[in-house]
Amino acid sequence: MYFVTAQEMYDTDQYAIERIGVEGKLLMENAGRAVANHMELFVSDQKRIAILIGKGNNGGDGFVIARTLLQKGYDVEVIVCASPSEIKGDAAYHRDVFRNSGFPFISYEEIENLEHALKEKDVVVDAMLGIGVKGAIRPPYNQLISFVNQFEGEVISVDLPSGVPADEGLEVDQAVQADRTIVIQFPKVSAFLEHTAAYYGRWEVVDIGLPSTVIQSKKTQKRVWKKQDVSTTLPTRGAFSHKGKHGKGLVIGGAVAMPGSIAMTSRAALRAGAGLLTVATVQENITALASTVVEATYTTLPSEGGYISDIGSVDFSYDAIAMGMGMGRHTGAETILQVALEQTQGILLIDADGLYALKGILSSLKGRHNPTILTPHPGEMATLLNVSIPELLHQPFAYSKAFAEEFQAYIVLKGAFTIITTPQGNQWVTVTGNPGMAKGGSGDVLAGILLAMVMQSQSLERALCNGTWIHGYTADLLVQHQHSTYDLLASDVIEGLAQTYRALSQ
Ligand SMILES: NC(=O)C1=CN([C@@H]2O[C@H](COP(=O)(O)OP(=O)(O)OC[C@H]3O[C@@H](n4cnc5c(N)ncnc54)[C@H](O)[C@@H]3O)[C@@H](O)[C@H]2O)[C@@H](O)CC1
Ligand SMILES: [K+]
Repeated sequence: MYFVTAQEMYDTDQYAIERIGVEGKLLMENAGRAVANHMELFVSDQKRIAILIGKGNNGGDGFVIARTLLQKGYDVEVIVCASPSEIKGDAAYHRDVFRNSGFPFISYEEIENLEHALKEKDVVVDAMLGIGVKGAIRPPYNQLISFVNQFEGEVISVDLPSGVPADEGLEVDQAVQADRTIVIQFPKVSAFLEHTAAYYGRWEVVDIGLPSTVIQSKKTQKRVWKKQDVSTTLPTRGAFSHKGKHGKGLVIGGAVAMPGSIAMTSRAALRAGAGLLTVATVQENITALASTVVEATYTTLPSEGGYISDIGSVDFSYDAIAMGMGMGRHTGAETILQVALEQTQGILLIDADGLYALKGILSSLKGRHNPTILTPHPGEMATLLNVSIPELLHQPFAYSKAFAEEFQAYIVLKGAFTIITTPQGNQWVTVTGNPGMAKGGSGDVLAGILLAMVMQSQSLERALCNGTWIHGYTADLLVQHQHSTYDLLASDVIEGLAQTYRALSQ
């Protein structure tokens, strides 16, 4: 499913109107009807509903929703948050159709105590501001938004919660806190940003028949990767497949004080489906690791001060290599990483301390002939970019895209919304996962799953999307059944992969 910026949404509307010949009024009719029909699924006709209508096209949708619900027998009061004469264009057309249908509306100014009037209702439908919102919220919307936020019944926003901008990189001045948002045709970028997503409450998309043509014609696209995408793209295993077919992978990492990270990465890679796995780490770790990850083979690396000191002896001819987990932040790390960047013949995934070491040699990424995957959490990504974490999280899509394009790397920016970006600038977001994963070791497990995924026969972007989705989904299944978000451990997720794979293959 595509998700879009405000401009992409306007371009799509424009295309439908000018090139296809569907009038704007008709789009609005379709939008309002789709929202009202969707509401019917979860709002009983016994509820008392107020619909707040703004003066733009979001308000126009509101008139259609109101008319549709009234025709279905719902108890609806329509409150216009502007002088009705300020309403223009398609929205004015639907104001008139509403009025000509014999339905009344009232201006907010005519209501003596709006806050009190809302208290009489069970549901408020917020059709005040949509993707057209700009800058600080002006009267009367600022006041109305605060009334809505004090309202104790259910708040349903149309397209997006009023006051929340569609795009990233923008501040929220004041916004409706919705319980539910019914999104028109395509989710907007702000549904996947830490500072705006919560305003939406739970959200669903309604289809109003707009084509994806405009979105597809853009140089790059943004999509949500969902369960159905995983089910239809996850490679199946043939009856005659053998271990070599499922990839020969290498994990390089670990320091004397940190054997756990590579243990988790390796176990995760094996559980996630890697055919053959080798672990290259310091001598001191091997005995302990060999008894934890019995299916792997080992390469002993020399150490100095507890850290890997040289990887010259490593055979780099693997399908994919994951490097950096538990490697430690030490002065020799940069040289070691440089060797890996130059020698790796297959895919190279860099995680954790490897990303820290990468900072000084970023330009080496550009010369690589084989794919490089970076899997930073926001702190690591912010360091690589020289920006603060809040700055990064304010516009994670733009930062990831610029970085991936400049350094020709695949970026997996981890978080509640994990963003996968290709060197060409295409982006996907996965929304599985829960706060139980905010623990040490989660990243190591993800690196292992991704290592396994990129070695299966699927495109790299699909492998990364499937891997991040599976990681989060497994944690979701675990907190629904055996665990809680308090006790869940990264290693539980490794064992939980079995459930996910079984669920996906049913
Ligand atoms: N043909 C179309 O363009 C369609 C539009 N649709 C709806 O139209 C919406 C977009 O419509 P518009 O572009 O008219 O924009 P909006 O309805 O989101 O808002 C524009 C109005 O809000 C006011 N406004 C903007 N920022 C403000 C602020 N900070 N404080 C107070 N007032 C502010 C503007 O003066 C303008 O009157 C979508 O979100 C969607 O709900 C749907 O009906 C589908 C078809
Ligand atoms: K709205």
